[in-house]
Amino acid sequence: MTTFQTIDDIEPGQRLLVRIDVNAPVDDGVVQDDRRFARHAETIRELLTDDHAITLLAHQGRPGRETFVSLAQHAEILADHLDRPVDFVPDTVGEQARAAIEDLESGDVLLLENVRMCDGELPEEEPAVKADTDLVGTLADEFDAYVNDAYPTAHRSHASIVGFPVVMDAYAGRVMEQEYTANTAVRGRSFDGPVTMILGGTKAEDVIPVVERLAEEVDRFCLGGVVGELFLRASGHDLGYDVDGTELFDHQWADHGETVERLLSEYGEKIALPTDLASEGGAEGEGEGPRVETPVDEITKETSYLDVGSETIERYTDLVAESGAVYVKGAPGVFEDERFADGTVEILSAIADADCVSVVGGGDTAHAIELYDLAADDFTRVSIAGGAYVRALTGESLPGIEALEEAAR
Ligand SMILES: Nc1ncnc2c1ncn2[C@@H]1O[C@H](COP(=O)(O)OP(=O)(O)OP(=O)(O)O)[C@@H](O)[C@H]1O
Ligand SMILES: O=C(O)[C@H](O)COP(=O)(O)O
Repeated sequence: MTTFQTIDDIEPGQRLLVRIDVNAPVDDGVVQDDRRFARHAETIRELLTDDHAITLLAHQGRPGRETFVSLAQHAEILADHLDRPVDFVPDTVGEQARAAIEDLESGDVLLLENVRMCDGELPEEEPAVKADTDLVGTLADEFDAYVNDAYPTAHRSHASIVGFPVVMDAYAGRVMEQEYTANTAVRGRSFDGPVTMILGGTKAEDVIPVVERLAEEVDRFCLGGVVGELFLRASGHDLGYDVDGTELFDHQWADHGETVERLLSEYGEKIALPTDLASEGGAEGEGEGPRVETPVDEITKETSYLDVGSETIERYTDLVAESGAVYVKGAPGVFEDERFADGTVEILSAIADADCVSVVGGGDTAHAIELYDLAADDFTRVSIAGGAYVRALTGESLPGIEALEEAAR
């Protein structure tokens, strides 16, 4: 039973503003198709059967990052999934966008430009403040109703997520409804065997609070990725520092280092850390060097480590094999590069083979399942969300859901 309205409650033939999340991996400027497109295409297809005119609003990356690109390619990928045209306009809230919206007829689909290019979208603020932005004020007038299908962004109090429901009728799309229901249901379940959580990836702010919030439910946390290195730094290893111009470690350490140290001292017996890591070997300037593995005790600050090593993989996969449930958030290594995919692929394969409840979350992590031809059906659930998924697991409320609930009241 949901406490918000869904697309089942919308009268046919409306002009809809539909917020989706097709924030995808970008490789050398090329946007990669992933599960998010396929899932949102299902919602759009369903809405089209009710003769709505659909305008899609979405984001990609964040200002300053390489992944912060236009949504022109996203429109093409969506069109492939839908097998029908998806128009794109390189404008979100200006005259060009408004003219394109006004031209829309029932059965048309239009994608607006990256909403994070608009002032007012990003800072996280209260819904009333976001409702007062030019973005919300201008676009709300063009539509009969707002649909939020962007579950992976439901944990952000951004204008396109929490602002529209303040000023117009608001409904959850199918992805929002299904992900919310399924991820919330995992919480509080009991399992036949220990509960293991694999935590990795780059977003420390998403992962670090999970250790404390789920310390009761989870028997052991197996860490990898950038987050694993930050915990190794806290345990006194010469690791988890930015090298070669990376901007992944030092600022996250400045923000979360003390918390990591505290978590390690309070929950250390539940936390498994890598004992070896992989990096790129070969002399500088030689091009792509081979994978080289080093025990963490012999590691120095000057090298970038990009995957967990074989000994760590064996320990983690053994723990997975004896688990009653395994949750995953974030990849243990840079799986996009085949040399550093062993940790991610072997651990995901062990989970797929294990006789346990398994939930994999994280947009990038879910992408690894497709990239390495693992079968999504071998997992109990593959969530397309990262931050929103872990917050649902830990019982934290999601501003995007609260906004829909408030609109329903
Ligand atoms: N040691 C490492 N150094 C740098 N990047 C790493 C390392 N280990 C993993 N990664 C990267 O982490 C990324 C996944 O991180 P992210 O925190 O975005 O996880 P996610 O939960 O899958 O996605 P999201 O939260 O965005 O939905 C992968 O693309 C991978 O390349
Ligand atoms: O990929 C995600 O996790 C969502 O699209 C949210 O993106 P963000 O972490 O940049 O807010």
